[in-house]
Amino acid sequence: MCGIIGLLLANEKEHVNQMIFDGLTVLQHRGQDAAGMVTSEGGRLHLRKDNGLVKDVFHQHHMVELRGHLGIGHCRYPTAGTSSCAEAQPLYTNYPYGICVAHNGNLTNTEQIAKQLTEIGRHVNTDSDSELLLNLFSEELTRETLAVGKDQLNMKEAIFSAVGSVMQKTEGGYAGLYLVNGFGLVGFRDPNGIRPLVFGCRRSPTVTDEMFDDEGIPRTPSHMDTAKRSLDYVISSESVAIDTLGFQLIRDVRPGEVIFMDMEGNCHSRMAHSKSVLSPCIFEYVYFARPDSIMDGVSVYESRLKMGEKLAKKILRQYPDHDIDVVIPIPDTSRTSALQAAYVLNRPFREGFIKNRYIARTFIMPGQATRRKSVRLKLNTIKREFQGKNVLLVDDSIVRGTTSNEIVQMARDAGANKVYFCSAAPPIRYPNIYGIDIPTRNELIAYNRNEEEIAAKIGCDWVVYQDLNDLEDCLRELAPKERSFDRFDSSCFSGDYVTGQVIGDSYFEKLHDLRNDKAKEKRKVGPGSNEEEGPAKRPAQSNDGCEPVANDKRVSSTIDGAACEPLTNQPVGLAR
Ligand SMILES: O=P(O)(O)OC[C@H]1O[C@H](OP(=O)(O)OP(=O)(O)O)[C@H](O)[C@@H]1O
Ligand SMILES: NC(=O)CC[C@H](N)C(=O)O
Ligand SMILES: [Mg+2]
Repeated sequence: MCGIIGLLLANEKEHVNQMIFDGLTVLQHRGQDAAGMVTSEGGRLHLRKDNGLVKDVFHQHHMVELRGHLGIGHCRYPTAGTSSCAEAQPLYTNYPYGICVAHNGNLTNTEQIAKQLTEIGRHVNTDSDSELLLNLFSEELTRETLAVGKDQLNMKEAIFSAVGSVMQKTEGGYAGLYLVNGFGLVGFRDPNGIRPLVFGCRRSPTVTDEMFDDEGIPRTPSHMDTAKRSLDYVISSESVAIDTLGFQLIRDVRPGEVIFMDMEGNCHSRMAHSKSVLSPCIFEYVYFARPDSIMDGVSVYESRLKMGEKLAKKILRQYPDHDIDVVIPIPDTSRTSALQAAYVLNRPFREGFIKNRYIARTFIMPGQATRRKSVRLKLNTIKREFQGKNVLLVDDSIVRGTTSNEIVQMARDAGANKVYFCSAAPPIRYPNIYGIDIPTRNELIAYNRNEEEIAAKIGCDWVVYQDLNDLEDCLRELAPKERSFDRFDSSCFSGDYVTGQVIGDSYFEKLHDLRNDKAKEKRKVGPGSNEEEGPAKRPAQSNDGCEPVANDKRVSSTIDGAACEPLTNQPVGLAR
């Protein structure tokens, strides 16, 4: 799912590094495999990226190198290519100007784009779809800027036009950031708004009330100058990062919209796609996003309360004479819905499972063995809450069944009498192709099984799933009046893919072959990869196999400073 963040500060002497680090830490739940940051300091780019958690990737000596008042950051949950450090983001290309990308989502027509790029002489070095998004933009921006003389160059128009062309050529789900060196920060969201993106601002700390007279006029020409560039900007996957950094949320980037924040401190926006239909990924609300985020005007927390309420009502309809004694959430994400379900069922809510706060999210870990082991390490029971009771376990979703399998057994081991299991989301029966790593139906516990069979498989007494209509209603009921939801990307529940193009069987077959768990394990992974090992196992200091990719065809260039330490000032694009 990946977390992205970009910052542009008004004061050139301030640095974005700490804020990007803090923002990525707040977005860590979206991607645990790799992290990276690039900053621009007076035209010089500084890059640091590696496999691992944010806290492990950036050491103090990297941070001091990551200078500059413009930068973007990324934490990665791979859904294309490999988990190699070479595919960690931001990715960089030197022409034109020096462009970097941070991307959340997944492109579905990668073969076609890669072919087109190769035909025009661009070298594509990996299977990362984000590398294509970078090269497409740099190609389009080159075309736009070469079309007019230097004197006539209007960078704002060139950027809007280039991103518009990128949108015409790409299919899939994407929210992205481009850093255009020397020009500013660009944010964009696909025409269906599948992946989230919000932006905000704050008054720069360099602008103080004392600079203005009683009528609000700057007192001196120098105050006037400072006041003109008075706003700091942020763009992020989730509003929680904007809150935490002390910025004000302005709004969501609209589907098909481009936001450009220039170096003079102006913020421009343009709809770059004529056929945009807001269709956000419903799984963001179910699982991915933090509950304290607001996405497309809806509080994720409130949506999860509603999910709990509707789920409890379904249980009451289906089992009016139920004998549930206690409602127990499976930490972390299901807590909000479980709380409300317990309230509607009029049964006590109890913390029967205690989560080890040092173990990260298991669903987004690579490899089934790691995921299974992590569930046991992550959760332990409070036996008293289970002994002799009929327990209703609530989870936000059941995907592969890794968690539910372990948890039901743990509940029984703890002495539960009957174990019921419910999911705040409907059964997941289809692959996701827009940025969630559910590449094949065969790994899904609900594939080819009805509810009785699923209950038998996970070993519980009965299982209840939310209905898809109810799930979608949760969000429709909470949508602000001025912005109702046109539709949702609910494809992993329904098999309907909102991008409209024909996703044929051959696409899914390829996806299965490339990304199923066994294939990933078998694939020969380089020393910079997390694929077999799980997050953060490899020491973050190691840089083996950590070569930057996506360098441009024209010039071999350098990114100064913090690129994959300790070899700073190395030519990029060279394996070490
Ligand atoms: O059926 P599965 O394949 O196990 O996937 C579903 C589980 O994975 C997620 O938890 P995760 O541990 O990733 O994160 P959380 O702590 O935020 O709940 C989700 O909340 C479910 O509990
Ligand atoms: N989940 C995501 O957003 C992944 C971004 C991109 N497809 C990658 O694999 O790096
Ligand atoms: Mg969970």
